[in-house]
Amino acid sequence: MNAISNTVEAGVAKNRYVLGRRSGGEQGLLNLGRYLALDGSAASHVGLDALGPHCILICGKRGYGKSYTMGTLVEEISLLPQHIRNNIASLVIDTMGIFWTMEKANEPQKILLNQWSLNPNKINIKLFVPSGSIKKYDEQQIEALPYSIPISSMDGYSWCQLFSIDEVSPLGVLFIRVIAELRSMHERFSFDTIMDMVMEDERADNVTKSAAENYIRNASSWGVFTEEGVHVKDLVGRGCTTVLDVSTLRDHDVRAAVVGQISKEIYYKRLEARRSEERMAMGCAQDNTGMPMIWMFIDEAHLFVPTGRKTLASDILINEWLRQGRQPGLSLILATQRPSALDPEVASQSDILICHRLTAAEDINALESFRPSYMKENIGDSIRKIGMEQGIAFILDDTTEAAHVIKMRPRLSWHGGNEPSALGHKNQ
Ligand SMILES: Nc1ncnc2c1ncn2[C@@H]1O[C@H](COP(=O)(O)OP(=O)(O)OP(=O)(O)O)[C@@H](O)[C@H]1O
Repeated sequence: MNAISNTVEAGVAKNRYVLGRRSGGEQGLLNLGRYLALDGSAASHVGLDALGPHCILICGKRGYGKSYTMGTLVEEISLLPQHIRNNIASLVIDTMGIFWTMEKANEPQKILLNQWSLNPNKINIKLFVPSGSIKKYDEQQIEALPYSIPISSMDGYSWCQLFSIDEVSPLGVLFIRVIAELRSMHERFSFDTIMDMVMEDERADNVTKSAAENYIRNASSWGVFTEEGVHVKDLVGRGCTTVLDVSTLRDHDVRAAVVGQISKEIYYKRLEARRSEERMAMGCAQDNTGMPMIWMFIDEAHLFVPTGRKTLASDILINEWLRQGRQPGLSLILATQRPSALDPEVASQSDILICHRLTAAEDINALESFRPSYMKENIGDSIRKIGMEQGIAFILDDTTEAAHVIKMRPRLSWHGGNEPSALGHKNQ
């Protein structure tokens, strides 16, 4: 860990340690929490670099702080000074429907926050939900914007994968042919148009056409694919925190399709923006309104990038975001309670591992196989040492090639992932 700066708090100068950055500067740091001293007390402050892109894997068993920590990182990005924040956008893929609560201050933990010299604070977010679910949110008086993906953005092969249809079956062949034809003729089209084309098709038999009709009806019922869709530029914006609540999509493959499409669009838009930034750095006049650097947060990551199976999100997340995201400036923060169920590439490509309590041997072994050579102790022993306290994390930082135990700071905004209590909400 690099001691690169001194902060003065209550008249006492304390070192601030910085993760994810080799040298220099106090700008653009996320306040993670405090280093845990040997006697269990909180010692020096710990910051995380937010000027450059990072791949962060957060893991831990149920109830020890994964989504809480993820929320802390989201808060910290939104609190960066304006001139830095303007170059960044955060996007939270909310699989459990728990991040909309960030719009409320964390009053329940006010005393704890005060012990950290912090105060409850709400975070401004833009909440998107699948357009088919917007009514439910309206009824619960939760302000949300409708989100959908243009039907035309997925090719026939992706639709086959989403429907779990063999590409060379009569149904698969029909879908691929019809979608390819429509995509070559129109930029946007509806499910009705696909249906019309299917019915007019002269090569498919009636049974295949009827089966296609059922699949199309089903896809339309998900309420997340529409003719026009929402442009990715309207989803994420400079300096904005966007929460996309996909918890109402019951099918995990549909969630993966949504994440896959968004990730693709962001990746290619970001490559474009990066070219403009390079030209600007060379002194050429360029438009600086392109896609900002993105921090994308995904909880339950093993559902999107599982081991031994492909989803519609796995290729783009692994090949582009994790392996090549550094150059375009894309950060990916993945959380899971089951590291053993995650594609091994995630742990090997992550430059920061934040690990809360873990006890399952297979999960510990999965992380152990990525233990870097600079770490002398094995990961299992290090995790055991952090004990049972919520919010304590063992952190491995590849940039500074060091391992640490850190007490994560309490949340400023309301954490929506608390367990319910049978005593009722007032007693939580
Ligand atoms: N840094 C922290 N400071 C104080 N309390 C914390 C901290 N981290 C976690 N907690 C407490 O632990 C509880 C559980 O954390 P969290 O909801 O993040 O669990 P989780 O690991 O995401 O579990 P799940 O897998 O069930 O979603 C929180 O509700 C909060 O009360």
